[in-house]
Amino acid sequence: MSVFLNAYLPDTDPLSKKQVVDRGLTKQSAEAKASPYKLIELADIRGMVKIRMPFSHKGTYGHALIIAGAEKTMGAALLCAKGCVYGGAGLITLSIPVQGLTALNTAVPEAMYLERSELLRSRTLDNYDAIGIGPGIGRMVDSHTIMAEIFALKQPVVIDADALAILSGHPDLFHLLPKDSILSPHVKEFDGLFGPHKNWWDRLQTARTEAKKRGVILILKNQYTFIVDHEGDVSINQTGNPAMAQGGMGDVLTGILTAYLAQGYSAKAAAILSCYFHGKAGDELSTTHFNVTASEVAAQIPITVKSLFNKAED
Ligand SMILES: NC(=O)C1=CN([C@@H]2O[C@H](COP(=O)(O)OP(=O)(O)OC[C@H]3O[C@@H](n4cnc5c(N)ncnc54)[C@H](O)[C@@H]3O)[C@@H](O)[C@H]2O)[C@@H](O)CC1
Ligand SMILES: Nc1ncnc2c1ncn2[C@@H]1O[C@H](COP(=O)(O)OP(=O)(O)O)[C@@H](O)[C@H]1O
Repeated sequence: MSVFLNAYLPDTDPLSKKQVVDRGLTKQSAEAKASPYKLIELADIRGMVKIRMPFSHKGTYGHALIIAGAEKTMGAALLCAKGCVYGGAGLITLSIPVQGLTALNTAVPEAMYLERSELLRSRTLDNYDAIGIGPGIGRMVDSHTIMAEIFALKQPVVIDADALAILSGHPDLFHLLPKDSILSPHVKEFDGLFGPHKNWWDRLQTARTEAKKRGVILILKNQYTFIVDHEGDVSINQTGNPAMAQGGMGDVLTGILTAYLAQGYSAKAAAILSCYFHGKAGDELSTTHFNVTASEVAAQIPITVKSLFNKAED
């Protein structure tokens, strides 16, 4: 039986009711020969994860740089760093203001520290396999300058939270966003970037147009998260649940995204795997927890990934 797009949207409209959704990223139903809408399934994920190899070491899994946190939102930076550590990056450096150093060493001792002002030193940014920026950084002028320097590297970047707000206010900077970057807005951030939308169907069409035009991956976060790629194809993530509706959950996702990018996955694969595992970790925890915290979701990630290889069914 066919599934239609409206089943995954919080509101209804006549057009989404006519769009068939394919089950699986590679399978096609007879009714949907060229449907751009595809449900992510367990078999897709199993086929995408790279096994950890003998003789590999921390250098094999990439060095991720997270730029996050301000005096009053240091927690966002720590949660993002946790997402990156548990997401499996080989090395993690967290760039935060100095006030956060003791908290970092206490809460995430696996991560190294780079003082925020060091970022703009010559060639500092060249040392990383992936960069994620945004959670809790604030919307100050220095964040804008740092983003311009990062974009000049012309390497994919993960952009979330306050970094999205900065892009919204600076179309000139948005224009310089490197190809293959990953943006992970929730609905308010999405409309901040691209203008208000009257419903989710319209929002999704804007996401398809913008992802194609800019050559980036757009992750439109919600109960069902939409991962929109350069071709305008939409992969629908089904994992996740309302127990996860708590601050900091998106910060953890940003850390996981940066970890997967650092490990050498393509931007699209990093987006699909991160959203799937983030939601799946929340689903596993919600079997025993009424609500789950962002820290718990981060810590669950390696368990969730490991269990993927033990189960026959989703
Ligand atoms: N421990 C910390 O330091 C935390 C810091 N955070 C950071 O603080 C900064 C600002 O976060 P804010 O929460 O103030 O701003 P947001 O832009 O994330 O949210 C603002 C408001 O938008 C609404 N909203 C958010 N998601 C929505 C959705 N999916 N559907 C409908 N409405 C939605 C909610 O009413 C929310 O209060 C960000 O950089 C964020 O990363 C937060 O992640 C929370 C935890
Ligand atoms: N009801 C829900 N069902 C599924 N996933 C959810 C639900 N609520 C939140 N999430 C997930 O949690 C994350 C929230 O991200 P975000 O709004 O950016 O949080 P924050 O800014 O607090 O870090 C998203 O990945 C979203 O998909």
